Amino acid sequence: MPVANDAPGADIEGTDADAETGDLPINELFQSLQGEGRLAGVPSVFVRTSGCNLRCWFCDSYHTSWEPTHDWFTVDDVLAAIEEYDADHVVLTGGEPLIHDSSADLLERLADRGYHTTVETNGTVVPDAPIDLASVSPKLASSTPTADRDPDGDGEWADRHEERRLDVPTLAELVETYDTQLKFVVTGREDMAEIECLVERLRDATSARVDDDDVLLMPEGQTRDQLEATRETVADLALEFGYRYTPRLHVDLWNDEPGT
Ligand SMILES: C[S@@+](CC[C@H](N)C(=O)[O-])C[C@H]1O[C@@H](n2cnc3c(N)ncnc32)[C@H](O)[C@@H]1O
Ligand SMILES: Nc1nc2[nH]cc(C(=O)O)c2c(=O)[nH]1
Ligand code: SF4
Ligand SMILES: [Mg+2]
Repeated sequence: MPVANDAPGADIEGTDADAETGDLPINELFQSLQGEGRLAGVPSVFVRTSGCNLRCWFCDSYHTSWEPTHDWFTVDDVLAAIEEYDADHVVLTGGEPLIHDSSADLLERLADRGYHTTVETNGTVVPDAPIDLASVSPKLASSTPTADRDPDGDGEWADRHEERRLDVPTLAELVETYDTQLKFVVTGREDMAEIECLVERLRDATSARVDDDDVLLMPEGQTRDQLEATRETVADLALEFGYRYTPRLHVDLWNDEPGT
């Protein structure tokens, strides 16, 4: 169910209106196979909120970040839509789902109903909510929308993105609070030094374990053709560095179709 209503005037990061009303800006809600990470292949209902505090140049969910579109749903509406499907797993994603206060309410109520919840997050916000798997994707320097790779302008978001994208104490708190996978979008070998350095800084910042197989390398690519160009390099890097590789099964299966 892709939702394509423009909501002109809604706060672009989605933090104001929903805090007042308790509603969630929903971009799409659909069933698919989890395409990424430890639970790849598991049938899941995806709830995609709109609005993000970052602007990765490669964002595969353009209409939740660069040009957000959504309908406003109450948490009751979201739960009713999820219950239409026969699924045990719910994936809350975005955009950045954790910038919305109502995401915590939704996660509480999904836990009460016995769903397994995964939250796909950029790791800049710690929620006060139950999560079964925190699927944290910290953003590397190679994600910054510099003027030469800005999909929507001339690098106006680059500084803000750069300031916000990594926060080690926040990542440490996520790792301490939740079962966590760290899923890095890898554009090439140039990203590896930053990943190694960040994993070390995180290990220094927390007594919680961060094992090498909690670190997943995911090839950058929104389409099959783009993945074709990155996936083998990234698989080789996973082997070389001793980290895990994750495919993007949904892209392999359905390319960049919405609602998959
Ligand atoms: C659209 S994001 C939404 C959740 C959250 N904002 C985040 O970035 O983790 C969902 C997942 O897609 C990944 N992603 C986005 N664009 C991608 C691309 N072009 N290639 C590979 N992964 C991408 C993100 O890193 C994240 O793991
Ligand atoms: N099938 C499928 N799996 C996914 N895993 C994480 C996704 C996301 O956009 O967060 C995603 C998605 O969009 N589709
Ligand atoms: S943090 Fe996630 S939703 Fe936001 S721009 Fe980056 S990939 Fe897109
Ligand atoms: Mg996706």
